[in-house]
Amino acid sequence: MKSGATGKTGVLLVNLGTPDSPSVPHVRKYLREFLLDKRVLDIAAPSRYMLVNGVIAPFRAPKSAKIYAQLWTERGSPLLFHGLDLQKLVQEKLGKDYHVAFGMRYQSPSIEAALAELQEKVVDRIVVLPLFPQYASASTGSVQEKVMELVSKWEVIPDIRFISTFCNHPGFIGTFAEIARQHMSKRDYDHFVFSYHGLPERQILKASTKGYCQLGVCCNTYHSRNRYCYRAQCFETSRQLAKALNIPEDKYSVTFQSRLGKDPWLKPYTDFVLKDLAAAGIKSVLAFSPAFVADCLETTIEVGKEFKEEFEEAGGKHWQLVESLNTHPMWVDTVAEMVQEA
Ligand SMILES: C=CC1=C(C)c2cc3[nH]c(cc4nc(cc5[nH]c(cc1n2)c(C)c5CCC(=O)O)C(CCC(=O)O)=C4C)c(C)c3C=C
Ligand SMILES: [Fe+2]
Ligand SMILES: [Fe+2]
Repeated sequence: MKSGATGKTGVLLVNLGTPDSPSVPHVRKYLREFLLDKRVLDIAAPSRYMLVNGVIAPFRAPKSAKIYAQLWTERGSPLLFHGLDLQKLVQEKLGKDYHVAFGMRYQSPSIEAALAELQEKVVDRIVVLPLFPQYASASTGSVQEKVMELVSKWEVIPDIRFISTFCNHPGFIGTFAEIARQHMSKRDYDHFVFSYHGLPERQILKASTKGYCQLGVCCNTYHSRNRYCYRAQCFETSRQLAKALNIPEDKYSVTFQSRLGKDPWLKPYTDFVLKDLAAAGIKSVLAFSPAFVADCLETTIEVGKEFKEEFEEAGGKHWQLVESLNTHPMWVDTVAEMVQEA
């Protein structure tokens, strides 16, 4: 940020959040906080409370806890330890003119604690980087709202710069491509799947600038009018990854996973597409999860394990997840660069 100020720059890296442990009470607490966010479950407040307290907390939490138990490591949840490792490495890269803090939108460490750490270090400007490559109100928007709510109570409000999207940042694309190349050098793949976290379709329409995005061809190119359209950003990331890896258009699919509830979510759904691919004789798939920059439940378990099992049951032979960016040196450099450029 070129503000002419001379003090330290605070950097706030934020990810979504994860339970404190895979126990049912901790998973329930996490899901309640997450899904009671009006940007995530964007339905009328009484219905949201009824759904979360009456259905999700009692029924989904025990099922999710079993899945979290498969994900858990000696260092805890990957989303958390990769975030803390990234914080340390970006701090080393940026040096003493910066103070890098890490927070989670839900559960711990909180954004509040991370901001208090920056306040304590007397930073005179803050760069906020929500670790979501594609802007969505439910992820980046929610982080931004929380930061603004907390900072609005400070006596001195520093310069704040939000990095809202980096869906086609060359370093982001380049690091994913680099990790994918290691798999591609070992074998040939018949097809490539870019599977993104889904969103209810109504959230795309609500975020549409003057009705521009209508879930159609509007998202097929990426420009100023659809800069914050999650669907257009997912297509843009996929196009850039395909370009970097020389994947022809007919050899890749863009799909959406993790739908919740009965409302229509972004299509096509990954679990449907992988069955269609197997039925069409596709034997080997390299699967990317480019809505995330750290491995988590959605990448390791859903894409890396569950989709693999489903693909193989449907007749496919080889399904390989491209691991996330985590603390890849190119990614650490990219984060530092994005902060310096902000
Ligand atoms: C890419 C960013 C994310 C968006 C956008 C997003 C929207 C969104 N998510 C749910 C419901 C669930 N998501 C869950 C896990 C989860 N979601 C994200 C990111 C985004 N979510 C991450 C990084 C994770 C994994 C966290 C981890 O601990 O590893 C879950 C919990 C898992 C489960 O029970 O299946 C739910 C539920 C909604 C409803 C939504 C937007 C409308
Ligand atoms: Fe999610
Ligand atoms: Fe769009």
